Amino acid sequence: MVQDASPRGIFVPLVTPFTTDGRIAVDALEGLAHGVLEAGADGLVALGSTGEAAALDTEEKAAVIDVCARVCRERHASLLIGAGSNDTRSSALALAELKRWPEATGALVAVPYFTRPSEAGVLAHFTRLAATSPVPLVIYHIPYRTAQPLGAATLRSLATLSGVSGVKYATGGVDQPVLDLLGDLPPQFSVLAGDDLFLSPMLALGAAGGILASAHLATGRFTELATAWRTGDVTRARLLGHALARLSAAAFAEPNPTVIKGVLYAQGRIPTPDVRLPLLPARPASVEAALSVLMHLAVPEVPTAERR
Ligand SMILES: O=C(O)C1=N[C@H](C(=O)O)C[C@H](O)C1
Repeated sequence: MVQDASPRGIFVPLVTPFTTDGRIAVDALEGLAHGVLEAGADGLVALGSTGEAAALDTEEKAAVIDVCARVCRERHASLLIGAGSNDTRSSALALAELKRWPEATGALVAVPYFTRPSEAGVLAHFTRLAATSPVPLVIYHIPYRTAQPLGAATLRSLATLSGVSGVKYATGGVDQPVLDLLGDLPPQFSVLAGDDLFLSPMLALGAAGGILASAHLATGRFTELATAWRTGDVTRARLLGHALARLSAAAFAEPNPTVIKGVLYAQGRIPTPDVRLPLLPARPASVEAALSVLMHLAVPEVPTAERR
């Protein structure tokens, strides 16, 4: 089994395209997977929230992972697989299943939602999962979806657990706990930006990359942004960061992944823009607005002498 020490770079959490009769459009999924990796993405996420994992049955989930695993194997790319729930015992069983895919470099596991355990309970949950998971865990911290805040001390305890390789950080901004973590990163641990809009500031502060639905679009620009911050090309990074933030804002004008599916459909990359209930398709105006931002995504070259 491939096991990254810690995930780095730009990961695209693939949408799940559907056919006109509501089945998974496997060929389109495979095309998307190849396309974003070809365009420079470092890895894929199968079964993220962007992939509408909550609306897929067990067989469909396996089909999605099969496609992503095959493409990642062929292209030597990293593969994170979304797994787990708000119950520790069934999350451990779901993680154990990932043995079936030796291509998996990690599992993306959300902080237990809805139950609202104490922070100590969250730590106990991940301690148990990390002890038995066949792959390293990337903790998905998204309190506006889970209703479970985590303070700096708990985050640090989670980051130092053996078997935890990173956090997808999506708290809706750059806050004190993530500054604390990035200011003194535990070894073999990555912070990945999970809010598309805050990718650039997070990279500037030392995030190792991001898991970003909007990187389906202009994928190469997202990887360019990560490279620019990593290599200290600050002027270029700022320009790219602002341009891509405009794209992300347009892509998230309605619940994810509805606008992105609308854009991918308009680009002819998926056979329908369909999403499963309770999601509703994005309004045409939102899709057109995102297409327009994408079309005008001009990032001027800055002469070397003017770079600061
Ligand atoms: O599926 C994911 O992983 C992502 N989900 C977030 C969300 O839907 O809130 C957005 C992020 O870009 C990636």
